[in-house]
Amino acid sequence: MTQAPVNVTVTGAAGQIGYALLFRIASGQLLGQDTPVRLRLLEIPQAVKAAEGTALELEDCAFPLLVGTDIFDDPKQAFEGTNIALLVGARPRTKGMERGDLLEANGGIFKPQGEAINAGAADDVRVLVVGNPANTNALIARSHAPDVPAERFTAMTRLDHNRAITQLAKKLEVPVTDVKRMTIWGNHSATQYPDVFNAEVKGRGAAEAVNDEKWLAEEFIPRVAKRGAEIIEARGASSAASAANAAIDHIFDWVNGTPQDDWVSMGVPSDGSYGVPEGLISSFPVTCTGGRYEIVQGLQINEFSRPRIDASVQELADERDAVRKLGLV
Ligand SMILES: NC(=O)C1=CN([C@@H]2O[C@H](COP(=O)(O)OP(=O)(O)OC[C@H]3O[C@@H](n4cnc5c(N)ncnc54)[C@H](O)[C@@H]3O)[C@@H](O)[C@H]2O)C=CC1
Ligand SMILES: O=C([O-])CC(=O)C(=O)O
Repeated sequence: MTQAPVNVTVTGAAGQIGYALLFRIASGQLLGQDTPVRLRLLEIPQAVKAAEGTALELEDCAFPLLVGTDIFDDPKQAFEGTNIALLVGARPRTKGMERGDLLEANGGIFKPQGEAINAGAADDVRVLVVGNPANTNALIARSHAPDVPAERFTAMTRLDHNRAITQLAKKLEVPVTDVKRMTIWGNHSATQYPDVFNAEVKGRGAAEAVNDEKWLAEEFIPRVAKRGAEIIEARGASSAASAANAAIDHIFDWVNGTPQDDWVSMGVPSDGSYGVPEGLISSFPVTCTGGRYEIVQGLQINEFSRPRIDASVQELADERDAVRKLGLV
């Protein structure tokens, strides 16, 4: 161990993603094998006992990098001194709930969490929102943390990114490691746009390698965008281990950097790049160095891609307008 422990707060710690995530964080996969971690788990009061059970199991692993685990039901305490905040717990849509109801219910979670991050998190705090609707929940949290630099609030589209890499690799019958520069644009929802026109396979343009626009439009894009529903249908529960894996990938790359010849997808506050209105938390291709990310500039957006990106960005703007009306941003 070469450093002081990093405080990692995980909300929704007793949920299914939490269970798949915590052991990987504690084993060093989130930040690297040199970095000790202290876990701070946030749950609603009814689920604190279950989180305590998970903490007992964490103890039983005797992870060398895990300094300790604390459990809270109060966001103010849970985010005190936090360096990495993984906002996983959210209100799922239940029967009869309209989209507005869902946004309002999540506002009740992400507004106080944003305020708590603003009040008590460490100066270098980095936030990843996983709980859906992830982009707009991140927007809500960010708008209640005015003292934290806006770019520290991100939303997870890395699962979509990883799904797109695998579907493309399967189509071309190549290992996933041959696929580089995949991009997810827009919202983590069925409108997202996985872009292979800027992706490469063994140094060659991926769209050219596929050479099948019908497959892209009718199979690849819907398969990736609706993969969450496919998993729910097959498993009877939503993606958990793959979502936890993507959260690990997102933070690891943000902190440790992306490879020279590649980039990743992250939902980040737009700076106006590619015509995405400033401030919307939209997925972009990004490179990471020195603990910071930058949106990749100068990519060609062709006629196939433009309307698809615009549609997903429009959905983000509509969600922003809806939470604005509710007074949540
Ligand atoms: N961005 C992405 O790619 C993905 C996002 N998700 C989303 O992640 C979220 C979590 O998924 P699961 O773990 O499967 O759900 P889950 O229902 O198993 O667990 C959610 C946990 O959050 C807790 N929780 C609720 N309100 C809370 C609050 N105010 N503070 C702290 N904890 C709270 C619940 O008690 C529960 O233990 C869902 O919103 C899901 O839709 C899931 C897969 C991929
Ligand atoms: O719909 C969900 O809860 C799961 C989800 O986001 C995904 O698997 O992409």
